[in-house]
Amino acid sequence: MAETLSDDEITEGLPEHWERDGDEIVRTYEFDSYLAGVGFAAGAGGVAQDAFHHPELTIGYEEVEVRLTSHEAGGITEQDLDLAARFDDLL
Ligand SMILES: C[C@H](O)[C@H](O)[C@H]1CNC2=NC(N)=NC(=O)C2=N1
Repeated sequence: MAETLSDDEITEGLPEHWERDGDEIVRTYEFDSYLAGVGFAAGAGGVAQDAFHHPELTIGYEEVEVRLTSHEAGGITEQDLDLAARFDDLL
């Protein structure tokens, strides 16, 4: 099981546009249309399933909020930082 990261490791490892919120990292992606957000969420879901590490996705109007934490480890791990970067690559 992945180990939780220290505060400094999280700060240093957070991809641009991502923020820490307690035991989660979060980014809200903005889109030109609702369906563009839905399509992004579907792609993110596929990346997550491939990694078998699953975010909380909240689809809003022209935006998608993505929250990541490692439930089994009880905090933020390298898996969360890695998946965040992979979601950004979908843009
Ligand atoms: C049994 C456990 O749910 C699985 O090993 C995976 C599934 N997806 C997961 N996703 C996230 N975010 N954290 C986990 O600890 C996790 N565990």
